[in-house]
Amino acid sequence: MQHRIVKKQYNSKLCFICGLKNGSGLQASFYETEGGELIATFTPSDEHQSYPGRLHGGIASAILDETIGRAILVGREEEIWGITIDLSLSYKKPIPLGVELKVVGRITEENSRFFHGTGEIVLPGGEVAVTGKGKYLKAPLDKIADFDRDAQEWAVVASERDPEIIDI
Ligand SMILES: CCCCC/C=C\C/C=C\C/C=C\C/C=C\CCCC(=O)SCCNC(=O)CCNC(=O)[C@H](O)C(C)(C)COP(=O)(O)OP(=O)(O)OC[C@H]1O[C@@H](n2cnc3c(N)ncnc32)[C@H](O)[C@@H]1OP(=O)(O)O
Repeated sequence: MQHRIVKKQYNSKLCFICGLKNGSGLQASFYETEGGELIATFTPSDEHQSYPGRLHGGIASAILDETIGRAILVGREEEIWGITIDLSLSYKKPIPLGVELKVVGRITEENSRFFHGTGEIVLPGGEVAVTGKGKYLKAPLDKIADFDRDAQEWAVVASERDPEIIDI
């Protein structure tokens, strides 16, 4: 299925998932789709392995967590920040290293205090490797941490590799 990209989301400096200056992290990109979902792209490297050649399950969990947590921002002008309070996963296929993976997330339920969402990590051939669902408490950013947007380099960083369409 083809997903038309309508917006790229922000990256940060040091977040393990989206920090562009975290050399140990995934340096993932996040793209909002016309259909109201969020797609992350990343390429895991040898540092992210569990058994040789296979992505660590905790790292698969982390990318799914952030993709679902960021899906609340899709198509909105206002910022809503989520704190993960419940996350469960089902690991269906091993995930290889050194190839680009796609993670899809969407919001399934929302009220004034919480949101729920689901997501999946998709292998290059289209098979679903991991599925997840999470519950998040909404919180203002200044209640979560002391964020200085400039110091955290919180910005949309355009790349010539940004896609107009993602085929999954
Ligand atoms: C602008 C610059 C930004 C720079 C950013 C840089 C990097 C960031 C990158 C990306 C960010 C973008 C989006 C990312 C989104 C998500 C990604 C990952 C997020 C995380 O990586 S985040 C870390 C892991 N996460 C925690 O570190 C939480 C630890 N925890 C706590 O901090 C407390 O637990 C707290 C504060 C959550 C609540 O505590 P509290 O005392 O305020 O309130 P209380 O306990 O009363 O719970 C209130 C209501 O939540 C219900 N509730 C609580 N826990 C529950 C559970 N486990 N399951 C089901 N329901 C639960 C209760 O049942 C009650 O509900 P009710 O009132 O209806 O009964």
